Amino acid sequence: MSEWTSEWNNEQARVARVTEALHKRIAEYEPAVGEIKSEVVDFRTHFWDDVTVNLSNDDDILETFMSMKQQAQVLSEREHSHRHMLHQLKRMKRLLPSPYFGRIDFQETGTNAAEKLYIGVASFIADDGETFLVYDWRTPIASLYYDFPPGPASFLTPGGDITGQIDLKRQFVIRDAVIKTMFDTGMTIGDDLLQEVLGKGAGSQMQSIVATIQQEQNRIIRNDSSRLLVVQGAAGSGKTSAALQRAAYLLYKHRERLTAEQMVLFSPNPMFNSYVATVLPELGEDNIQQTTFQEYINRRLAQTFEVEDPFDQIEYMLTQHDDPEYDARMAGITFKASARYLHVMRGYRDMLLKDRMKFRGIKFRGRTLLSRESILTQFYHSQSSASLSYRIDELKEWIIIQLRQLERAERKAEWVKDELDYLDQEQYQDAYTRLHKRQQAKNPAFDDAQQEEDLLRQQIVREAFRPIYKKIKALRFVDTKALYRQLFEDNAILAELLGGELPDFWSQVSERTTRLLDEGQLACEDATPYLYLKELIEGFQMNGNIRYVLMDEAQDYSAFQFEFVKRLFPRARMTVLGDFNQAVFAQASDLHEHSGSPLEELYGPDDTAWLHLSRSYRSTKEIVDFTRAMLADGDRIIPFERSGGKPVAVQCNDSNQRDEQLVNDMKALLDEGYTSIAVITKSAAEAELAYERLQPLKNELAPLRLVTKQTPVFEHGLLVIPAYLAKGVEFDAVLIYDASSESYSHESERKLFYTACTRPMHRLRLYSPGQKWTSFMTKLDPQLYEAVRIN
Ligand SMILES: Nc1ncnc2c1ncn2[C@@H]1O[C@H](COP(=O)(O)OP(=O)(O)OP(=O)(O)O)[C@@H](O)[C@H]1O
Repeated sequence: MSEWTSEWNNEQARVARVTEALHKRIAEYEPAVGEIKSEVVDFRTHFWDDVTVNLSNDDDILETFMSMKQQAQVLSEREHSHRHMLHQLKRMKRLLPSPYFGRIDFQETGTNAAEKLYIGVASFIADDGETFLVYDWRTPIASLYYDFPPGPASFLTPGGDITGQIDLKRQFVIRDAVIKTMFDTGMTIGDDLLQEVLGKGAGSQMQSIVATIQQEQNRIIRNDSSRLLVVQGAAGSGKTSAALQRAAYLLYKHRERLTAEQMVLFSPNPMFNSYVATVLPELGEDNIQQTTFQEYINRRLAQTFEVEDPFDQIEYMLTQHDDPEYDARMAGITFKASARYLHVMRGYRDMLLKDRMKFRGIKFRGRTLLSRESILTQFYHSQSSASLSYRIDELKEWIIIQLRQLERAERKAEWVKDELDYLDQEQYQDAYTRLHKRQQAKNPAFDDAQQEEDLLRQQIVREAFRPIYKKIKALRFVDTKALYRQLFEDNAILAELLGGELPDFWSQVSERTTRLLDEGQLACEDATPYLYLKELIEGFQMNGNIRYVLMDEAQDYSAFQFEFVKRLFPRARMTVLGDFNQAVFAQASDLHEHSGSPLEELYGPDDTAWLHLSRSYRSTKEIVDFTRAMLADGDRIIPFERSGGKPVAVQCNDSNQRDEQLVNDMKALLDEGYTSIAVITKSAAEAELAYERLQPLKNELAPLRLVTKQTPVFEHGLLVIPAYLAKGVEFDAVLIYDASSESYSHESERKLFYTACTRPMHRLRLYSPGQKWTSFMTKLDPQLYEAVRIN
């Protein structure tokens, strides 16, 4: 028997021992968990049996209270141990099919033997209570596995650095307690396993990368020192994967005080949420909260405005180049997303402290109770140096006092008398009884008709004023819309705040903005600035419960949005991950480190860490070579050495031929065993058209689905999807529906085209329906793709 075979047998025997130990422990736990559960149920049912309820005197009340408290404590302890055991049980069951994926033999400096450490998705300790049969991948010692090849190594513990030597590094693939693959590696993480993982098909759900986390990814996952962590990483470099592993790591590291509900992930769209939803449960953690920025905007503003979403905005950008307002709108979007505009907004707030506030008068039954002028005079009456929101709050109190007086005076009004007369019998009787009861309790001799009428009047006016108080409390007397409008109406304000020149196309930008506001609409680029202004004035809404915020696809957030998220979660640490080369929305932010970056301004340079991911894992080397050549800084991207065919550029005579060819290619890809195939279009309009054209052709193929901004769940299969919705997700094969210069002719669309071409894992095919190829391709070295002409 060769040495390797004997090693393999030894390892297999260990897997069998650990599996048996797991089975044994599970067999012990299962009845115990069941027992505690029935104890808890029993305890709840008989909770009161052991509580002596006696409320006769103070001592008895105290005793009753103590006995209840004791019972509650016992119940809570049992519930806690039930939860804990259940959790353990689940972990052991998860370990069963594959108890670990790695081994390192580590000899700590100063000791004379190496310890064998086996790494898996959870820890498992032997019956002696101290020997780790498996170490959780998140334990400090397990970081050795990800960070070092064999040789000198160290890891950080709360007590300081521990140094030593890794003698052996071994990787396994274990399925159903049988070792399928096993190899020793001289590298950090052997590429063989990565080859195997990446060679498989794209699923409809993202997978955890726990067994093959790369060193540069591990730095992101375990960074817990900075308030803001910014990750700029190439397409397919594992940003989303690292973000989710990081969430699992933090949940483990801070398990005593951090729960999944205290973490939130901002995703680009709801479909993406479903795509990543299984990773944390696969790692044995509860899912963290997931949301989109738009969801928040809608919750706050949809009652006041018809708010445009980013998808409609991008549709405009991609399809309306002929609109005479196009250039002005694009200039407006860029300005409104800039740090410059953020500073304008803050300056505007300071300006409003002295001048130019806008209020709404308070009306009642068509009459003005408090005019906007009187509110304005009151507001500027005090020269307080307090914040704007504090002064608004003071003003609110003042308004309420005024209203109370006006309310009192209103009781004598003629309409109140009319209301009294129109009270129907039942209402009258009801009011009468209630008032009578109340009054008699205070004054047993109460029966005076005048007093009765006064009280009824009081009641009627109070009811009529109730909605006004409600609006005042909601600060509806502040005219935020007029304030936002004023910035675009009065050029002197912006000129003063910018200290000079107005932005490009300003007259068109301001005309468009005011027009839409007057029509009750809010353009996407105005939504966050508008909300920011509202909060600068009224005070910020905050969620202090959230401790970690993760923002994926972060290149598409504006300076405003980052600032906003920071304010919204004042106690949170932020992780921001993105790729500037995939910035498809106009408000994009650069995530590279540079001084003066709005991201650096968020928490300051000392509290901001910048990390880079340069190796790209998703696509074959041929696809990465093709895509990175489209970028100015493409040579910074390092493809993972996995081979496949070159991208194929298919030139057709016309659209009909293109559609036929595309359907034939889909069939061929399905025959090759690929199951996740996406036809990527430039816009939603084009996706709809493609879907209509392809649908009748594809007959015996699997169903073809059209993905729209409303699609809630990501499913694999055959899809037609606009490029900006394919952001963040991946497919086995991608077919670019129209890669001609007719479709992609503007430099501003380069990043969108790049994003679309970086979605496949294995195959990329591009089509032209009889036109010239887009210049994004013609400028590339023709060796990077295979050109095919259909006749
Ligand atoms: N260390 C790793 N081990 C195994 N697979 C990995 C690893 N890192 C990344 N991958 C795989 O590479 C693919 C891309 O990863 P992911 O989607 O996280 O990248 P991304 O940087 O967010 O991409 P993009 O910006 O293009 O959306 C996924 O299939 C992921 O499973």
